[in-house]
Amino acid sequence: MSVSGPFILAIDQGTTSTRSILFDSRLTRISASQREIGQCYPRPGWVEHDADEIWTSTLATARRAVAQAGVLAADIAAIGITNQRETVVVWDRATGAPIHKAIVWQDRRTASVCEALRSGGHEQAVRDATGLLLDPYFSATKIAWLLDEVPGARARAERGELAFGTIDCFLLWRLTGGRVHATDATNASRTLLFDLQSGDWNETLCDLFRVPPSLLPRVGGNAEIYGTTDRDLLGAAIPVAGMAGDQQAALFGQACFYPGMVKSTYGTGCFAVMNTSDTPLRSNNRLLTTVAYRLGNETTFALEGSIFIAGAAIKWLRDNLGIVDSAAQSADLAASIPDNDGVYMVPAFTGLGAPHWDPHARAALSGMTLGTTRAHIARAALEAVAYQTMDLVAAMTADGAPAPDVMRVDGGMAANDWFCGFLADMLATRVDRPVELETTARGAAALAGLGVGIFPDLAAIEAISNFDRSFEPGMENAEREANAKGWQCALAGVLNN
Ligand SMILES: Nc1ncnc2c1ncn2[C@@H]1O[C@H](COP(=O)(O)OP(=O)(O)O)[C@@H](O)[C@H]1O
Ligand SMILES: O=P(O)(O)OC[C@H](O)CO
Repeated sequence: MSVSGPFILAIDQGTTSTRSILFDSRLTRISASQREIGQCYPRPGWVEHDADEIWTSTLATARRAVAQAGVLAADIAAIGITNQRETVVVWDRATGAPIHKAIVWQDRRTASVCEALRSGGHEQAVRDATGLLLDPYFSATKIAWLLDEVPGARARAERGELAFGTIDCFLLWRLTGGRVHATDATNASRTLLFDLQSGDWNETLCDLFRVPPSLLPRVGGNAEIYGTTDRDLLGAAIPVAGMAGDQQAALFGQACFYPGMVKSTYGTGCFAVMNTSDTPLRSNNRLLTTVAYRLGNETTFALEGSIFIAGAAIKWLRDNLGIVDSAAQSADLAASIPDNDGVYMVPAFTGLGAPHWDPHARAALSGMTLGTTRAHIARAALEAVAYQTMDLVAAMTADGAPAPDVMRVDGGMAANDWFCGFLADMLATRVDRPVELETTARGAAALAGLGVGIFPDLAAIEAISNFDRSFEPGMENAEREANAKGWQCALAGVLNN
């Protein structure tokens, strides 16, 4: 079948890999290329990436996706960038060279700085301004660490010689040959330096976190032309017309355009994000208030719950325990037993994220007997991801958000039918799965298409959303309640607070 343009190239730079996916103007995938990136763990709790490798993997996958499709670069109307969020790169404005490895969102090296700020009574003011918590997950304390620890960096920053960016911003800089230093509002809203009300950087926060404003990029919207790529890179000067953090891009790719619509993405971790309209909904239950998307001068906000381990628990079953040959096999094992027989896993392998935020919690398997088999363990791992999603949705509704009538799922683990069915049962809510599980890339392509006018409005994007399957809840209330009770007991066993 021959395909015709215009095309949109989505670059999805994630924690473990870089993907480039070419879409047509109906957001159907034409070609894709993926490359793993190296993970560097220099000390316990530290996680780094090589920013130059991130760049070369981006260029290589973009070129391969275009070549595979056999299309002309000139027929690519726009590029959309989406990325692992919070990860920090600081580079020299003159040479474009990073001054250090990128410090990844998972990195906990600044935990003591966050604790000191909390003890100093700063948490409420930070929360009010940014919608976030004082946690090393976010960018600001990582930037300060680089300025303090890389010799000469703070003085160079004060002289205006250095630039900071999250991965979107760094890739934009490289794609435009160092001509554009900008980020978008969703990525900015994850730094602890961005003020949700003013929609721009906040100088008081820059002072508190000791980040000189001269480092910071311009903050733009999610669908606008930021610049064009250097002609030599991909064979044409292509506008970069969409940028968004990966979870916000997935929300957009799932067409969650109305208040109360919610998606959860199941990759390495799980991120549930609910559209909460044009007013930020402040959480009393340790969820994050964040920018969903900014289109022109209009900002839509979201409530987000982040779970650090989802598909990673299944990967652990495969790689560390060897009890499944493939992630997909977990579904057959789970279905092979009638119930969990009281076996629960709390996958707190890297502490617990929302709504607990307990960095010291450790993973546990509980309730085992001599009758426990690998099927129970596999089932416990899948169930745990559904229970955690249930806790996030409960926190959202406790914050005043409407109880969702549908949960839209995506990411690698959403391919698991047994998991999707169990999730519907535990949420007592229909679960919809789209045809394109890479909704992050789809969202970036949709934003870029909006940025160059391929899509006149959100309705045009909504009209081409395709769902593969719906999962209806079927579990009796008593069974749901017994499962939830068993989970709460298992959870209580690992929490420290
Ligand atoms: N059929 C499946 N059942 C359960 N988990 C799965 C399945 N397929 C993939 N996964 C899990 O999903 C994750 C990969 O999803 P992906 O969206 O590519 O993640 P990421 O973008 O975070 O790297 C892996 O952790 C893998 O264990
Ligand atoms: O790269 P992912 O898909 O694991 O997503 C990472 C998140 O953006 C971190 O906040």
